[in-house]
Amino acid sequence: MNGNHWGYSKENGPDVWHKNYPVALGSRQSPIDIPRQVSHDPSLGPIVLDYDHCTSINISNNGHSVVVNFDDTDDRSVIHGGPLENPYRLKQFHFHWGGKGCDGSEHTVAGNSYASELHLVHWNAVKYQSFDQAATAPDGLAVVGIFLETGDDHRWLHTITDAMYMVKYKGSVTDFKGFNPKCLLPSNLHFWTYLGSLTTPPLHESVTWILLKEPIVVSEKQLGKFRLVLFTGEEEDQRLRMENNFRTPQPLKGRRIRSSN
Ligand SMILES: CCCCCCc1ccc(S(N)(=O)=O)cc1
Ligand SMILES: [Zn+2]
Repeated sequence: MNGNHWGYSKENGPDVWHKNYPVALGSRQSPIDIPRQVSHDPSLGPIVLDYDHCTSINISNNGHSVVVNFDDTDDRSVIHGGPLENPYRLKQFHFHWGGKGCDGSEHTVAGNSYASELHLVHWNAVKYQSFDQAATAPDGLAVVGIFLETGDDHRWLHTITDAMYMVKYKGSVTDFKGFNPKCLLPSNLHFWTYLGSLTTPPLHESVTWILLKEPIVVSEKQLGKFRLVLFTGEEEDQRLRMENNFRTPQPLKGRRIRSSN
């Protein structure tokens, strides 16, 4: 793997990330498989997502995923409650997905994968001065994971899939203001939570994971638009379709997973 050009292919993918990122073999890596039986913790309050004054800025292709970035200079979009001791500020959300007809979620539930997984990435702005600083702290980040399963069209996802052709190439960015990710939440916010890591390099062990139990439903057609996006830049001769950009479940290593109601 030359430089730190990590990716999802055989020569630069998850199986060799440990060469440049040894924490890949650490004790709190993500994603994980959620077993059928998880201990229920009645002391876990509900997770609260206060996204009302939404502050999306743009949508971009970073060569690994499609990312919607938010203005995180104040507490307009935060999550609190659940396992969290502070409010965490929304920084970005992005997706992981499979190839045609094969699943692409990162976390699995009793060994089962979903078609895709949405990650809403937040950072602890009470304790840390910046996202980058929080990203290296054990209580620095909180990521809400939402599973996507295929079925009917999702009435709001089209605003994102329609913007995908604008970010076809790695390094492309386009305006994407006024999008409130609250429209991507399932009706029920019951969750599993555990201490883990970023699922891509640098794989920092800084994430409190909050995985919603109820998937949202999107259509095959909408998912197909994800696959119009490329891993590669406009100037590259090799055009690599962005798909299967997921890491597989990692060893639990004795960690406890808790379930809300
Ligand atoms: C010091 C810079 C760190 C950038 C970390 C960027 C990043 C955010 C979220 C995720 S994910 N898939 O665990 O939600 C992976 C990577
Ligand atoms: Zn992710």
